[in-house]
Amino acid sequence: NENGEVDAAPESNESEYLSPVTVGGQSLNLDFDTGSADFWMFSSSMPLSQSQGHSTFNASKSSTWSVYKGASWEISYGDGSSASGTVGFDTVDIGGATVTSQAVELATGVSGSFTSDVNNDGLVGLGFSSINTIQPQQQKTFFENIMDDLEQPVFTADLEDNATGSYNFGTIDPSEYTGDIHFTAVDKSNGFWEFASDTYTVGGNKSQCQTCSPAIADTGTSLVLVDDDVAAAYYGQVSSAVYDSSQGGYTYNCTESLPTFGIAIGSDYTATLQGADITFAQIDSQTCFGGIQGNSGGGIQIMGDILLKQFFAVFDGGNETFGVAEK
Ligand SMILES: O=C(Cc1ccccc1)Nn1cnc2ccccc21
Repeated sequence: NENGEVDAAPESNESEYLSPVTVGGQSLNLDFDTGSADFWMFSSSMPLSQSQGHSTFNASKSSTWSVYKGASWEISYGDGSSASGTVGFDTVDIGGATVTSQAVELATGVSGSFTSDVNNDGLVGLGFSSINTIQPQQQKTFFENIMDDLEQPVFTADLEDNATGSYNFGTIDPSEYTGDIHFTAVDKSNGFWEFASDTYTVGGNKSQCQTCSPAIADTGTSLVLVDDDVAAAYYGQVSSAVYDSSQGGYTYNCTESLPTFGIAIGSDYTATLQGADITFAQIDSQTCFGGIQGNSGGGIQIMGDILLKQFFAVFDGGNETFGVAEK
């Protein structure tokens, strides 16, 4: 089988987790992203002003590279960032799991937030290829390409708080979690690992959300973005909390102890965050920015790293389910 395991190292402010990937013999640090389906890298064919500080992939130095003639890609993410470029095929090795002809997208242009995030050399999209942006023909993700060669058609994410975690392809390592894995059915029709999430708890009190948008498990998003009424209900229980439009979200006094927050993972499990694990950043001597924020009516709830790093997450491409376990 083709199983593979790689580290997931948290960036300085835990805004993302980076893993070593070898493409055509060249190694780069990429952000594994279950919220998108494009595999792209900074490349030697970018203006230096944009690739400064990054490792770049140089196709002319790969003996296994082949160009996808006439193909292109262009992606924009929910936070407004974007990237675009050209396409080819090469051998991709992630912790020993190898795909010999993976569609690999070379950036010829990226938006400022990618340029300034110097530790991040690109993304490995682990969503579903129905949202891959390659034209004229969408291409499969690394996981879709390797799934049938794995011992089990799964990958797992063990993201850690201020420590290196791991991604595993092909096995569910029992040493990485405790108790049961609570699975729920995934609806892949929007290209995401999407599931129903109709209830939440604040300080242990259960409520039904009014809009109850479906949720996605998104390792590429730092925060937990919930329906706006849910965010308002949570921060309504935090006495110093205000919505600060200049910061783009709810802030509060860092000394305040926060209530727990639970969110339904399907219909029979609630993933609960402790108050101490909810702050995302300190923005000045007294003020903190919450890791739970509203989705501005976006119509999906995004379970990002703030939540995922407190659990062991299983993405099952065989059963099309998503599961979490305590650890
Ligand atoms: O796009 C999103 C979701 C999002 C974030 C912030 C506001 C609204 C929606 N995350 N994401 C998933 N992969 C990403 C890659 C780069 C940037 C953001 C990325």
